[in-house]
Amino acid sequence: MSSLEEPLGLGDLPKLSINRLGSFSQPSAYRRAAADDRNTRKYNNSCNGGAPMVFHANSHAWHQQCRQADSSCHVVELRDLPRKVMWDLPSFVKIVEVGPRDGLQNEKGNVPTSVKIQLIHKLVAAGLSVVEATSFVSPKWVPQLADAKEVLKGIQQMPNVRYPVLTPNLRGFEAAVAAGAKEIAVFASASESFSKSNINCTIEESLVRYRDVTAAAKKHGLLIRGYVSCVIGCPVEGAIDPSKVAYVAKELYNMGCSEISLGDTIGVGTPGSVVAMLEAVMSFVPVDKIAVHFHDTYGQALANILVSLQMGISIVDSSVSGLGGCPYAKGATGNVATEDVVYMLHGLGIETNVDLNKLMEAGNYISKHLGRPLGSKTAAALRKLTT
Ligand SMILES: CC(C)(COP(=O)([O-])OP(=O)([O-])OC[C@H]1O[C@@H](n2cnc3c(N)ncnc32)[C@H](O)[C@@H]1OP(=O)([O-])[O-])[C@@H](O)C(=O)NCCC(=O)NCCSC(=O)C[C@@](C)(O)CC(=O)[O-]
Repeated sequence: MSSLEEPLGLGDLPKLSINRLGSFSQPSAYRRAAADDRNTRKYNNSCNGGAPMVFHANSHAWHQQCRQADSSCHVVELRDLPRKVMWDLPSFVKIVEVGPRDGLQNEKGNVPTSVKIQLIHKLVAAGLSVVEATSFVSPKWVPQLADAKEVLKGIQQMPNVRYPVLTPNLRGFEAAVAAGAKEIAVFASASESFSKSNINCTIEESLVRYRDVTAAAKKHGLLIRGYVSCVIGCPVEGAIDPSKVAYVAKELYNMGCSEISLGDTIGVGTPGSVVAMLEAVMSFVPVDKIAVHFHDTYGQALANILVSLQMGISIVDSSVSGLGGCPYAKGATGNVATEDVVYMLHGLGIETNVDLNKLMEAGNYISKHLGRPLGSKTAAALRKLTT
């Protein structure tokens, strides 16, 4: 990707007239500043309503206007403005790519094992250091992932890359270890109804089961990820009390999960409900052990991620091309698209180590295979620009 197609950073902000602030919604009002101030890039773009922008040749006329305005009006340092709004954002966010598992578990058509393996390789090549590979669950419940063993054995595991797999019970755990898993994930729920429909047991029963699984994982020296689903709402029970989420998160953390991923399974959260839920969980689980996992059913995922970052979270789950949904959560749509998350984070000057161009190649690859349009707005927009 050429530099003109990268999101503008705060280092790109010019000195502009304060008089222009009122009409500051025109994306092309920026030009690159000579100095690349890494420190201030961290807070960039928020003065454009938070929307990252694509900077391209058409913006030339606007730049000319801005330059003229600079010379005639009172000049302010715009770079100070975002800092007042976007405080305390992390400088690096670890993205946990869940497309090959959460994304493909809901597909109606059969995705060949070789395509799954190729997708995982492409995601790792894009710089993602955690790619959830598959699930060792009952093939009667999730036939889409019945080839878990073949997928895990088929991928070329790279050093410094994690490939967690879901294990609902000891049987799944043993199968995962036999196939070469070095990290497993257990998945509980904050909703009793969802727990029953997803794993056929109560929350308490699931925690008993997961104590056995996590004990076995620790014996094998495996890393353990813990999920809590329905952290904001449940398709059956409606709103979920944050204290229930905090309870399940605490139990998973205490049994040895090194990362607790909080899943808004049906995507009903908005920043207000997310803050309340995170506040409750953070009373029991250290903030650096918490990941957020948003489905984008109501288009709230990026806003929810941003508010999570503001609360100190620095681990974000997402799915390439917005693949996903849960077969046992009616109404759940795809996860937030990894491309959109990366675009927003880079726009904020936050490092991810992910190459957006290569990531889009992976998104293209799987979307083509599934015969559907790109599920990421960023990928769709950049594609229009470059074709
Ligand atoms: C937990 C069970 C197994 C209980 O299922 P069950 O029917 O209560 O258990 P069972 O012990 O009676 O087993 C039923 C059959 O499955 C077999 N079986 C049993 N276990 C395994 C296994 N590990 N691997 C392979 N086969 C297995 C078992 O041997 C038996 O086979 P049969 O004797 O009838 O031929 C089942 O409910 C299940 O597999 N559920 C998984 C459902 C699932 O994967 N859902 C999607 C996860 S997404 C999610 O949770 C949300 C998340 C994480 O993405 C975050 C978010 O978005 O919020």
